[in-house]
Formats: sequence, structure tokens, C-alpha cells
Amino acid sequence: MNPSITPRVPLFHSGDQVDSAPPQAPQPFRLPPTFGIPNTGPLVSGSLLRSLTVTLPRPPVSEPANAGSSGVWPSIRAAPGGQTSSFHSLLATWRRDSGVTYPGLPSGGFTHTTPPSAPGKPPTDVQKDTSTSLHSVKDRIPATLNPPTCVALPNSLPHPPTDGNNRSVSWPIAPAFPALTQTAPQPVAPTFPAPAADKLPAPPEPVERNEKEEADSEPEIEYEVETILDRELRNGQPYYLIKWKGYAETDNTWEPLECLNCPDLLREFLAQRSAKAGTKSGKRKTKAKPTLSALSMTALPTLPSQPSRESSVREATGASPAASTAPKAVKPALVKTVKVVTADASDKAIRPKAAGVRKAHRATRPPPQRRHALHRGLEAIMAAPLKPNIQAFLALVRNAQGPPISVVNDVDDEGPPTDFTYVDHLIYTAGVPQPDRDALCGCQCPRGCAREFPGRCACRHQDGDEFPYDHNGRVVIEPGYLIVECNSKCACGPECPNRVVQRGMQVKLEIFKTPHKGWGVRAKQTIPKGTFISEYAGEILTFAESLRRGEEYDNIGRTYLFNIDHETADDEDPEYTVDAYHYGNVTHFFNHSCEPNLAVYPVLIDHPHVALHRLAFFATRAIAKGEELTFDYHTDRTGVDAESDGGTGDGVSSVSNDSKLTLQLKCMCGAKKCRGALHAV
Ligand SMILES: C[S@@+](CC[C@H](N)C(=O)[O-])C[C@H]1O[C@@H](n2cnc3c(N)ncnc32)[C@H](O)[C@@H]1O
Repeated sequence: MNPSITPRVPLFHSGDQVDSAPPQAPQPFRLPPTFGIPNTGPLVSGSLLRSLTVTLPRPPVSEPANAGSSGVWPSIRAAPGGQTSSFHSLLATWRRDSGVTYPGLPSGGFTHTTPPSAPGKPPTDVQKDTSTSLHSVKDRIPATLNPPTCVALPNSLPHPPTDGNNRSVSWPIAPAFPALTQTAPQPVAPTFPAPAADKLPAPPEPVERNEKEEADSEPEIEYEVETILDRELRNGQPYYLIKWKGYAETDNTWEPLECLNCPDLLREFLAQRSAKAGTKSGKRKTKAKPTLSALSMTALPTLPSQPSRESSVREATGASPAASTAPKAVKPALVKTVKVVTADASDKAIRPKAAGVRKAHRATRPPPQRRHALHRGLEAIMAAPLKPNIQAFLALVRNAQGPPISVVNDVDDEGPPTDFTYVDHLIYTAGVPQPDRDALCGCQCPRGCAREFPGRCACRHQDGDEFPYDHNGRVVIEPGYLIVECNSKCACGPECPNRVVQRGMQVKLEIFKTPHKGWGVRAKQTIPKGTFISEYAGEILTFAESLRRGEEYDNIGRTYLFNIDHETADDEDPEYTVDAYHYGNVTHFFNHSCEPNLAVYPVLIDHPHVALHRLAFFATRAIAKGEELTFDYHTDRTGVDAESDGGTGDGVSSVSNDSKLTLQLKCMCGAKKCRGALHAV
């Protein structure tokens, strides 16, 4: 799968958002894979060997939940001291003010709350969770509910800035979707042929760099490698002659090893080369001379952080046969001036112009001698066959949505869990209501739900009015608050900035074997704070079924159960639980840390019933490449560290506060503030 080349969803052209366009009727659009939830029917449980119980935070006040709403709208709870007003009066105000008819509204029972404190702040007087769950996401107190007039946006949408040559470089309203909003810089060499329209390189991924780098560097662009034609050493460093997919032979370029991200092709090339060397020993290859046009696209050297590990080279190549046969190379920033560079160009000559990038990569580059040794090691690894356990794991994650997931095991020979099937969606098991899309309510913002005009989007009014995402698609509301994303009934299209979780995972991750916690997951790129990571996928069970399975899982001290209890009062059991033991995605492998870097948010997308909201992991701080991704199994509130919220109780609750916590599972997170035990059973 190659999201940077083939968008997963049809994209609306930004030009659609013209000022004078009349309001349009909601248009049907194809949803990304994660949007659709296939009905897989009841599942047959296999042997149950592990368990994890994770609980969402509960609402601050045990107000009766949405009585009489037929489960159509999510109930919004009153905060302590907050005022409620009936849905009927709101609806009357809304209809009076907007004239908008809103299909599928409940007949009654919907209440909203005016919070006693500033919007966006979590409640401070939450009670402690006494369940056996590991994690909770706290209910959100909605902000003031303005009449949700969903009308066309005014003629003030920002226009894309230009780079001085009248080329659009970004569209500030929704840079979270760069395929739509960002124009790749073009090489200025007059001889450089433009690729066919359908072969245009996709823009960079939104979370490839840290914010400092983003600010002062050129965007990194990925191009697809068609074939590797040749290899030669330049100053002892291997370079490969690349035929780019969609480009003519005259555009072939020589690229250093670290710029290539096509392990299958490399392996194939090296195998063929060594076979040839066996038959034609002694015959030297002629050095190919790069052409001017080929060199007008220069490469940004990025040495893999751990080049001696399998992680650098062993990647699943995605779901589609196309992806597996045509891996891609990291073909970074295009340089805007033509440089005449000879075949033995030094590193310096081929570096991009952006000062920030140059500095960043200089810092990570080892001295030349060491670099050459690393390259030789890397090539040797590539030429070697994969270990069977890694092969099996890569086969398991091959169909994962999003960027390819790599797998590393430097600890032992363990392979993937044998009783686990990789799925990126939720599976509705017996007794769990499927999403009823007819009962969904959508907003009527035909030109997108702009963050600048939250009061105009009906979806925002289910969610306290605050727009959950910034212009980069990063979450800005506090952990534990409900996110209501736009859905298939909304008039806005898939480019709407209020659709982040439903677009699926965009970050590069690696599953790796830890010494003491089983498998874990780490970042293969820097991840800015607020970035959506992935959704907790698996089977949705009734609570009764989760109890039954939980007992079995507890016996082996492993837990994969995550309660959906955002709406559940402290003294109640949740209605449903997600079980990722047998079915799940990369989040199945997320370990616990007492000082985590992820938080779980409840997200409502395509299910009208808040008791069946989804669970989305977001980065709570900037995460470095190579850092393990963890969340706090015992965060029964918001995922915010207890001390960072002033000890108000909105963050991590203490182990000692939960009578059911045991020291059965020793925590191996290694954090300075490790509490010593996992809230596992
Ligand atoms: C959701 S699974 C995480 C993935 C798991 N490591 C695996 O290999 O499948 C939860 C289990 O991982 C282990 N685990 C997670 N975090 C841990 C930690 N900080 N210390 C010790 N064990 C941990 C425990 O066995 C726990 O029940």
C-alpha cells in the first residue's frame, strides 16, 4: 500500500471550495477502508490465552444516559453544577435560527450541558475507577451549545500561499491531507520531463518530520522505484541506478542506499548481481554516467538509525500486489536549481539546499569509514534470506492499512502470535448492534467543516463545539474528551478536517520484540504531538462475554480487553468491550508505560450510539524515531500524567486507589516514575 502515490480516498479538489458556489446537497462519497465496518457475524472463539482489560474513563456525573433517544444521538452529560436544557428547546432554536432540517433527530431525551468551567477543560472531580480495567478515556463536558446552524461558509476561506512563483505550496485550511492540499515542488531544470498526470509524485506525509524540521526544510517526497539497474561505489559508498516508475530512462538517477526504501527490489537486485558475479567473475562493470536531467533531482541522505538491524531493511510491502512488486524509494526534496554533478559527486554536492535539512542529517551521519562499513553490513543483511519467524510476522501484517509495518526480533526466535488475525476494523459479535447509518446525523457544511467556524458545524455541537483537530489534523482537545468526527451523512467530503481517525493510520511503525514485555511497537519516524496513531481494533463483545473471556485471559496474565465506557457511570458496568486478543491491528502490541506517550480518545464516527464509540490513540507529546509507543493501562481518566494536571485526579490514578489492583504483573516499563505493577487483571 502506498498512500503517498495512490490516495486511499477520492479527494475533492480544493477548488471546490469556491466562495460563490451555491450550497450543495450532500454527495455520496467512497469512504476509506476503516470507515466501513464489515459484518463478519458472530465469531467462534478459539483458545483464549491472554487478556488485557482497558477501560475508558467515565463521565463525571451519573446522569441517566440519553433516556428515550433510541440510541440515535450520543447523550451529552451534565457536568457538576452545569445546566442542562432539553433537546426540544435546542432543536426549536436551531430550526428557528437556521431553517435547516436535520434528518434522523431523536424524538426526545437529548440534553446538553453548559459547563461550569471553561470549555475544553476536563472535569476535576471525577471519581476513581474501581474496575479491573487498565485504561479509561474520560467523558467530555461539552462546551456551550450554540444553535447548530449548518450553512455555507463565508467567502473568507484562506487561499493557498504561493512560493513567489505563483505555485501553491500549501493550503492552510487542511494540511492534514497533503495529497489534496500541498503541491510538490517542481524541478526547474528545463530538460526535466514532467511525469504523466497520473504518475505525479504524491506530496510528503504529514508527520514525517518534527516541527522544527517542517518549518525549515523542503518536503520529503516519495517516488516509486520501478527497477534497480546498477550499483557502483563512490568514495566507498554504494549508489544504485534507479529507473523511476512513470519516468523515462533519461530520468534514471543514482541514489545512495539510505535513500532507498525498497528492500524487496534491492534484495532481488543484489541476488541477481551476485549470481552474475559467479558466472562472470573478473568482469568489471562500466560506470554509468548520470545525465544532467537525472541529477536535477538530488537526494537527501538519511542514514537509517539502526542500519545493522533487520528493521532497516525488512518491511512488509503492503497489501496490494502492486505495492509488493513495486516498492518505493525515499526520493527526497527536489532541488530547485540545476547542478552539474559528476558521477563521483561527493556527499556535499548532492545534498539539498535547505539548511535545516542539511544540518539535521549531518548530525546523524557517522564518519565516512564507519558509514562505509554500515553500508556493507546493510547490503549483506539485504542479500541474506529472512528468518522464518520474521517472514511469518511480515505475512501477518502484510495487509495492514497504512504505511508498511516492519518487524524486528533481536531477542529470540519467537514469531507472531499464532491465534491472532490482523484486522484494521471493529468486528461486531453476537449481541452487539451494528452501526445503523440511517440513524446517523450529519452536518450540512457543503464546503467542509472549517475549524475557523465551529459554530456552523452540527457535528461540533455533539462534541461541545470545540474543533478537535488543528490545521495539521493533530488533536488539540484534552485526552478523554469525546471526538465526534463527520460521518457518511455529512455534506462535507472526505477532505473535511474533521475526519482524521477515519482516514486510518498514516505513521510508520515497527513491531519489535522487547526483552521483558513480549512484543511492542515503536515509531519509525518522528511523530509530532497530537498525531493520530491508530485505532484499537478487534471484536466488540457484550460485557457479559468480555467477563467470560477475561477470566480465561487473566489466567495467563495477559490482557487485550478494552472497555468502551466513556458514557458509563462509575458504579455501572460498560455495555461493550473491545477484545483485541484474536483479532486486531498493530495496537494489539502496544505495551503499558507509567510514563506513556499515547492517550486514548473516544471517537464517534459512523455509529450513532455513543456506547459504541471507537478508541483512537494519539501522541501526547513529540515522539522520537525509535521510541516505543505506550499508553497507561491504568489511566482511568484522560491519559494525562497525574502530576501534569496538578494532581486534580484527571490524570493517572494511583495504583493504591484501586482495591482490585494487584502486584501480579510486575511493570517493566522502565520509567523513572514506574509504579511497579501493571493494572492487568
Ligand atoms: C496488550 S498486550 C501488549 C502486547 C504484548 N507485549 C504482546 O506481546 O502481545 C498486554 C500484555 O503485554 C505485557 N506488558 C505490557 N506492558 C508491560 C509492562 N510495562 N511490563 C510488563 N509487561 C507488560 C503484559 O503481559 C500485558 O498483559
